Amino acid sequence: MAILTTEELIIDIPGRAPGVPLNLSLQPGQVWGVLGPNGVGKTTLLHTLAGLREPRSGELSLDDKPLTEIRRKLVSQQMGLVFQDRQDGFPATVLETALIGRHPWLSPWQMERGEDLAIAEQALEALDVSHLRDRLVNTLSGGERQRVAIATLMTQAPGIWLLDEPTNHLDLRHQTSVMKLLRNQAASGRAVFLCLHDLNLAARWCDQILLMFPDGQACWGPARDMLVAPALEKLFGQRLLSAELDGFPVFVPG
Ligand SMILES: Nc1ncnc2c1ncn2[C@@H]1O[C@H](COP(=O)(O)OP(=O)(O)OP(=O)(O)O)[C@@H](O)[C@H]1O
Repeated sequence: MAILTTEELIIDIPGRAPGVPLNLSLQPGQVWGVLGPNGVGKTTLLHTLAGLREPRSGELSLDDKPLTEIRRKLVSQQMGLVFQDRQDGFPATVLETALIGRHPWLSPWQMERGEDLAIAEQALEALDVSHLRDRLVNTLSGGERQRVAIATLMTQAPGIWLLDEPTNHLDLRHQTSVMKLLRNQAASGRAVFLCLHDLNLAARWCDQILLMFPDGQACWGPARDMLVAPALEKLFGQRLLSAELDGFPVFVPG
């Protein structure tokens, strides 16, 4: 599986001072959680990693090759992104939407094959939306749409999964099953990098954490070192109470 690295990366947020350059390496098997207050640049970072936005400076590489020198089709075989906001511009069913994930693997105008259909059906099953397969996506609830978006990424089957707040709109059971699925994907050799606002989901399911501060400071490392109340209180400007449950830290507002 491919490794995505950033070298001295500064994301481009208009009017913002450069802050700390990011030197990250997304390794197979890792689940990264990106935490920071609203507007700090988490989505901008995700889009920059995906090659959808120019960085202000620094380099991005996939397996040591500059991202900009790799054909987009090859990039999309190796890296996929679940957006925070989706516009379902044209009417498509849940199954048709998931099958869009196979496009990087097909030649232009090639129809999806039986194996593509099987991959999509398996992903719909894994995200608990197979009963909705013939429904138009624009008729789904927020949580159902979120699960279809993750199923589409699963159908794409890249080595690097980028997800912008993938547990948004999900009820507790589906939050847990999505986080478990992401962990399982990492266990099978993928790298997962997600933004989220829930400290307790991050503490339970992420092994690497990137903290992004409003003044441009950033720090990253193993979750057990990053997820400590003083750092998180500074990050969010919110007093926290913490305890350990089942071997993981939990945080509640103080
Ligand atoms: N096209 C743009 N022009 C000007 N400012 C922008 C543009 N796009 C984003 N920004 C600003 O860049 C900053 C970072 O936005 P971004 O969406 O990356 O934050 P975020 O950390 O993902 O926030 P949230 O937690 O609210 O999703 C914000 O202040 C936003 O207003």
